[in-house]
Amino acid sequence: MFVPAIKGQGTEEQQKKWLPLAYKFQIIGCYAQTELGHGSNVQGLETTATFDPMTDEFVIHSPTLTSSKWWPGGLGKASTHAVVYARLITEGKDYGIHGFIVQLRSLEDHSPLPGVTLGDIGGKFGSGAYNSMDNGVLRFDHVRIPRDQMLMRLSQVTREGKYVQSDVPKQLLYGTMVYVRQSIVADASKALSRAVCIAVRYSAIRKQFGSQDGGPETQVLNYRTQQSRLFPLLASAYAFRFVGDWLNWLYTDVTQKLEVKDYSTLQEAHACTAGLKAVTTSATADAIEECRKLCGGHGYLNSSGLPELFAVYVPACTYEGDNVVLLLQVARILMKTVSQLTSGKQPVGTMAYMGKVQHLMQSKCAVKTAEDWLNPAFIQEAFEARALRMAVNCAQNIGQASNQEEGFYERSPDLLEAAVAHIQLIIVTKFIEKVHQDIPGHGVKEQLQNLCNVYALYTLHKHLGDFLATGSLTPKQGALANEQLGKLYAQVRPNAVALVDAFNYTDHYLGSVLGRYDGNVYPALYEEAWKDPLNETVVPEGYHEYLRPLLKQQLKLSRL
Ligand SMILES: CCCCC/C=C\C/C=C\C/C=C\CCCCC(=O)SCCNC(=O)CCNC(=O)[C@H](O)C(C)(C)COP(=O)(O)OP(=O)(O)OC[C@H]1O[C@@H](n2cnc3c(N)ncnc32)[C@H](O)[C@@H]1OP(=O)(O)O
Ligand SMILES: Cc1cc2nc3c(=O)[nH]c(=O)nc-3n(C[C@H](O)[C@H](O)[C@H](O)COP(=O)(O)OP(=O)(O)OC[C@H]3O[C@@H](n4cnc5c(N)ncnc54)[C@H](O)[C@@H]3O)c2cc1C
Repeated sequence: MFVPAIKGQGTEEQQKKWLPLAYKFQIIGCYAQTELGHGSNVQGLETTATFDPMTDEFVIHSPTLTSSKWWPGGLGKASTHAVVYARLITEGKDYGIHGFIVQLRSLEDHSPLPGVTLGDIGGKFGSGAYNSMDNGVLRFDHVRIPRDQMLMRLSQVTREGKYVQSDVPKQLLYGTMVYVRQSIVADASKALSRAVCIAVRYSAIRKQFGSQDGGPETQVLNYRTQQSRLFPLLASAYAFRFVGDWLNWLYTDVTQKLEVKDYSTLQEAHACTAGLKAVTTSATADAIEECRKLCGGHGYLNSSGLPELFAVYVPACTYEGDNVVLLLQVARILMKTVSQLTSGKQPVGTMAYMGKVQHLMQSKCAVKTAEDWLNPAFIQEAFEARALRMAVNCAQNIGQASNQEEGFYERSPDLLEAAVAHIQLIIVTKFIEKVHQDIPGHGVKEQLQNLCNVYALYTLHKHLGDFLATGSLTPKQGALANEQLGKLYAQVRPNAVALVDAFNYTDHYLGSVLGRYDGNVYPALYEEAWKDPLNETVVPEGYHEYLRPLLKQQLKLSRL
């Protein structure tokens, strides 16, 4: 994040100076924004950067305990430099949060520079690999840096100390977070596909109950409950891959527009990166835990690969923006868009469907049979009507409040659900668009169509209350969707293993005895057990000190 921050907020000159050093690992940088007292609320950060015109320097200082930088990855032990976000103060005025390049450690002996106190913040969730990341704490005691180490692409301070705001939206200060959020969506798809690969392969070899007259037991993958829990997760892995590809295109397109000072899609980029990051990471974190449960007891073994994957993955719901805070950002943009509908301003991009407000507010879903739910047009319209009606309902309720802001906070739980509905519409839309493309491979398109319908109808089934409460569907149509879902599971079943093999993960990368490509699980589980250090001695350490005396004492007592 050190690199994208300099690319996005540094001048050409600053990029020329600092990026080669970072690329060649002559310096190691981190992104030091979050503090002990503030993470979500960036504008509440307390670290100060006060310009000293006498020496043409900024004085970086941590005025309070809560201003200590806290969490930045790489900060504790590895980084020599940081992009530090601090309150810029010049001529006695506070101009809010800006980025500054600050050296933290000597390039000679890696010792902290004068005025810099830093270290690791301690162990994190479980024994997961995230403990290999030195998330750190950092405090400044009046550390001086040259004025040219303020990142000056978005705003400048002159030699005399005058603050100059460039003619660019101040939100570009948040550009690095937008970049990482869009990459986190692709990351969600990777993590989810790993968990699903393990769970599907293991469900295919695990047999439990159901044997007739001594014949083989039933593969658990054949149980409808296993399929109804597992196949929506398989479909989600594909859905997040395709929406992540599209989001990367959107991000690239916005970045190119920024180069020519076209800021027209900045809001769309913010809403989509924030919302998709929130929805895909929440779903993926829940799905990895579900995959553990789908593997029964063996899923709880570290050798299954699932506990580690879960422990390392779950902070994604928090870092790069707490998911609720990000969804409320989406909700704000939805409310703004709804308020503009009466002005005749046509919504664009992923909000364009809101322009069909007349139709969508009164449309009646035309589904009459279960098979009708295989028609993408019916799915698309149902999701559009649900999302729009939830947004309009929220806007109407907020409108009844005496104060817009008060109304927004009062209705924030409903706004959260409206934001999720909008983001799920985007995911469904991009999946439908993907399967409409020419897709190579015999039968591949049909399989992806099945998964697209599984993702859409499962999501509809899980959120049926929204569809019914907004009148977007009737209970009968909801029941038909669920009926069709069951038929789709039967179609996915024969290809389920092939659909996870298609992720093409090596056994090494998967790191799971349950997810082995050859399915040879039981010998692998048994072999793995003996690697446990506890098994290095047949009689456990502590027997003579603790167990033996206890057993002997009990034996004596029993003879009395
Ligand atoms: C090499 C790079 C890495 C690659 C990564 C690869 C894979 C990824 C995998 C794992 C990642 C690895 C490790 C994890 C790293 C984690 C790092 C971090 O966590 S860094 C810190 C992250 N912190 C946050 O995300 C903070 C969240 N808070 C905020 O973003 C803001 O505080 C806010 C919630 C957005 C509120 O900001 P503010 O109070 O300034 O603004 P508002 O008043 O709400 O809105 C004003 C206005 O601005 C618009 N807006 C807000 N944000 C943006 C934006 N980002 N872009 C564009 N526009 C934005 C907002 O819509 C309002 O607009 P308007 O209504 O029109 O005025
Ligand atoms: C593994 C990991 C790595 C990280 N790496 C970095 C890094 O490299 N650099 C960096 O700068 N930071 C980093 N962070 C910090 C991370 O970005 C913040 O923790 C994150 O942005 C959440 O902010 P917070 O901790 O202040 O949460 P808080 O906002 O305090 O969240 C607490 C609760 O308050 C709720 N809440 C907050 N505001 C509102 C609101 N307005 N309305 C409703 N509810 C609200 C939240 O939903 C949540 O339930 C990392 C964090 C983790 C866990």
